[in-house]
Amino acid sequence: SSKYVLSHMHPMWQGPLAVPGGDRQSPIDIVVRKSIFDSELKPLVTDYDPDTCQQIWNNGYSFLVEYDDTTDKSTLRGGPLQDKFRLCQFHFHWGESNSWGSEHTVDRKLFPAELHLVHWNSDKYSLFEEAVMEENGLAVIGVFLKVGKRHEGLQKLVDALPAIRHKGSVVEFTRFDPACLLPSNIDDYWTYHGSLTTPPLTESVSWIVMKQHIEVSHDQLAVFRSLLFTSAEEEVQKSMECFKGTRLSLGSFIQNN
Ligand SMILES: CC(C)NC[C@H](O)COc1ccc(S(N)(=O)=O)cc1
Ligand SMILES: [Zn+2]
Repeated sequence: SSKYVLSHMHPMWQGPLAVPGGDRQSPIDIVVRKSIFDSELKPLVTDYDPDTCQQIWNNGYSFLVEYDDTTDKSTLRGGPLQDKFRLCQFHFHWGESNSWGSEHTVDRKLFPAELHLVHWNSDKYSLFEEAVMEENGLAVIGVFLKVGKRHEGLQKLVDALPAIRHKGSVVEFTRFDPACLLPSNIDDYWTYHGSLTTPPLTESVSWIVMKQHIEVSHDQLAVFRSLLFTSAEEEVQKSMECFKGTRLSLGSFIQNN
């Protein structure tokens, strides 16, 4: 099993952790020829309980599937990790076309989308919000998506998206096993110390990026893109804007006759 570590050996500086301009910001370009095999890395062990799946919501930037992380029922350990990490949510990043969307790149290659499974260190901390500020607080598994055959496991999720079309909407979502979204060989990965890719951008993430991608169909990805990142009331405002314009011109038409 070929496990690679990225050698970003910057001199460790004692600066504050959450400096967005810091020296371990994610995402990065994974330069394959610069990755180093590390035989010390252990097999990655995921142990997810589908019963901890709770809800799916549109946060205005992506959609998140959230898990009950009040117990150690859905966990990640092994690989580069010394502790046990609890799954709290997974989400995707995608683009408006198949030519872009992923956050990480591999030798500058972009993928149409990227899945992030977010875990926090439950051996050391008691809440995600606490772990997010700590050096070894989080572990995120990244999986690249490519357009190809339909992903049967993803379809249950795709079918739930129309119900959360607008920013801020949330619906109950249960019994979803995120392991179905992982590639067949999860021991083929690159790992490096980085940060959250969106605010608060804290440098608290052990990244584990899968070398193997998963395939989803064009239609499934099109449903991702059908999500709106404006709220329902913003939608009404926008439609009123163009209507308001019409009323003004209509008024002037009446005056001129
Ligand atoms: C600090 C807490 C309260 N809020 C943080 C907020 O949820 C953002 O969490 C996250 C979680 C994961 C990621 S990524 N794309 O790097 O996997 C980015 C932001
Ligand atoms: Zn993400």
